[in-house]
Amino acid sequence: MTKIRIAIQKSGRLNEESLQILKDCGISIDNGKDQLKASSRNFPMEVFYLRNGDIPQYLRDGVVDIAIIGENVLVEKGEDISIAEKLGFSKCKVSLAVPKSFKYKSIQDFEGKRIATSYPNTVNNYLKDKGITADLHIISGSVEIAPNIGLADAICDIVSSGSTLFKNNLKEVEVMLTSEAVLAVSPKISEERRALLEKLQFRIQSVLRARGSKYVLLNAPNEKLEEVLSLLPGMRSPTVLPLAEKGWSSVHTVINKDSFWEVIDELKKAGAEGILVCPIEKMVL
Ligand SMILES: Nc1ncnc2c1ncn2[C@@H]1O[C@H](COP(=O)(O)OP(=O)(O)OP(=O)(O)O)[C@@H](O)[C@H]1O
Ligand SMILES: O=P(O)(O)OC[C@H]1O[C@H](OP(=O)(O)OP(=O)(O)O)[C@H](O)[C@@H]1O
Ligand SMILES: [Mg+2]
Repeated sequence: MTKIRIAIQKSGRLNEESLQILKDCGISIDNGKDQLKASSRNFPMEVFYLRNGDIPQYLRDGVVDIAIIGENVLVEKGEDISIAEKLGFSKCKVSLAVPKSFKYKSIQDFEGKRIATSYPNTVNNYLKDKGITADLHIISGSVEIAPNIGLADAICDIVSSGSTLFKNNLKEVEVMLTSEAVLAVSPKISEERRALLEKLQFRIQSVLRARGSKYVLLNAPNEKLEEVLSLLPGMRSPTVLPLAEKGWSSVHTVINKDSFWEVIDELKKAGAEGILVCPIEKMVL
């Protein structure tokens, strides 16, 4: 039987959530410790545990068909690899930062400076585009320490909360790109495996949609129903059912996770009571 081959980060920030999203898609993976390759019991899939930084090359060569990888790594490696889905986790930026005491005015301030980074191509392309030449020091980790030990004048690295910059007395001055985990596809994927990819994508989309939504149930007196309903979106339109108690209705709907606190405040003001908010497991359109 043909199986789709997926690369996942062996260990690091992407590993856990990558496995979780497959699990939420109903794909069980037999996971032996220190195993570099595993199979799914209930989906035609083989999982390869690899270094994030090596994955673009495996995709290019067609050694794996798809991968869950940081978008920033695809940009850095400059491979012509398409993205099938953005996965909504491991969101970060790749930024240039300088010591807090540096009076930064513009990108011109990087001319002739020493920049420490693990993302040389991203920095080079960004600076080249602006006509700036800098001296890059390529290091593979703990980049933020470089200015403090006299190795560089500035750095380019991943920024998320900004706390690593803060702790190292640095400030972010240019955001070169924003990134998140993505499902990337090998240019060499076969037709047969593409069909499996489509099946997987359908499941991922249902999971991501569900993660972004809440199921809301509430009670409202009938005379307030119109106002309550005007506040609700719903997948098509809200469901309204009569309660056993005369003059009252139960309303069921789906609300976007990001706006639901505001909507709930409005609903309460409009006369809604007994509001229940529940997670949704899958959402198929
Ligand atoms: N602080 C962060 N917040 C959010 N996402 C991050 C953060 N740091 C890294 N990432 C994202 O997670 C990916 C993996 O980061 P991690 O530090 O685990 O591994 P890596 O050193 O890039 O890769 P590997 O060692 O596997 O080659 C990064 O490429 C980036 O997309
Ligand atoms: O803005 P923050 O929330 O502080 O996150 C940014 C830090 O996170 C990453 O490091 P990580 O912890 O992955 O360590 P690493 O350098 O060993 O990869 C990245 O390289 C930054 O140093
Ligand atoms: Mg890291």
